[in-house]
Amino acid sequence: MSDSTILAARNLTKEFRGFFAVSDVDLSVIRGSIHALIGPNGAGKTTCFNLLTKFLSPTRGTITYNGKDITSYSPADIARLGLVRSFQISAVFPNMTAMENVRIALQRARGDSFDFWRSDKTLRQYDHRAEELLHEVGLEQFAETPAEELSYGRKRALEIATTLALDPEMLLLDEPMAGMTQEDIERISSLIRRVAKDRTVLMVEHNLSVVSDLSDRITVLARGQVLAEGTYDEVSKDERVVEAYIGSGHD
Ligand SMILES: Nc1ncnc2c1ncn2[C@@H]1O[C@H](COP(=O)(O)OP(=O)(O)OP(=O)(O)O)[C@@H](O)[C@H]1O
Repeated sequence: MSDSTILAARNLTKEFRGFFAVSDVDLSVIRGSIHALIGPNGAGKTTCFNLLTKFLSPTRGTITYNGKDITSYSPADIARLGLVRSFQISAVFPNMTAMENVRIALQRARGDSFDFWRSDKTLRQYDHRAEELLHEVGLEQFAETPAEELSYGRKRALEIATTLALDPEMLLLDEPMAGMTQEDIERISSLIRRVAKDRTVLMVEHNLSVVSDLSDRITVLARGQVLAEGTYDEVSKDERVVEAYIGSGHD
């Protein structure tokens, strides 16, 4: 493994009662890149993502992060190493403002989550960083807006801000464009590009135009195996990839 590899999987396999959802997958993510995991429905993307984020344990195979074997680590262990999965929108507190949500995420990241009800002063110390994070995701004008009043795209931006509060070196995004309008897609795309400037991003994404627009490298899965890997141009010209998508009836 070269120094430029930040996350690597070797022979990653997940068997569910005799069915191999992911089978001998090798994957290398280059530091500083945006890497997409794509493939037709049922290809094993979510399973692979859950293995890499440690939400599932592999049947066999290894995962290394910055050269360290993290195969047996928990999601919390890898988050401490800087490998952070972006949580779903439900992780955002709807009644709290955007600012309060980011402050609480910062507070949790520092590990002092239990007195946050009581101490206003404790929360205030995170204000400056919270403002920076809201600015980074383009939500500075919405600081005082309750999360539930934000558009779907802006909720996703807020959710990314709460993930950035953990100061990730590498961000794992699960279908960041799911359920988005075209306007939201453009906003979240430029947000991902911005946050990826000094971080590595791995994402599972169905929207191929987003994948082609954002990704430096793409791994195509089909039937639990790696079918192709390369730039969008390379993989989209690969006949096996075209066939796998057509065969699956993917639109
Ligand atoms: N917990 C499980 N138990 C049994 N089979 C599973 C389980 N999780 C996933 N599978 C099977 O593994 C295969 C791959 O599923 P997975 O969700 O990883 O694919 P995917 O590429 O993310 O698909 P989609 O694009 O439809 O979300 C599917 O056939 C699925 O039914």
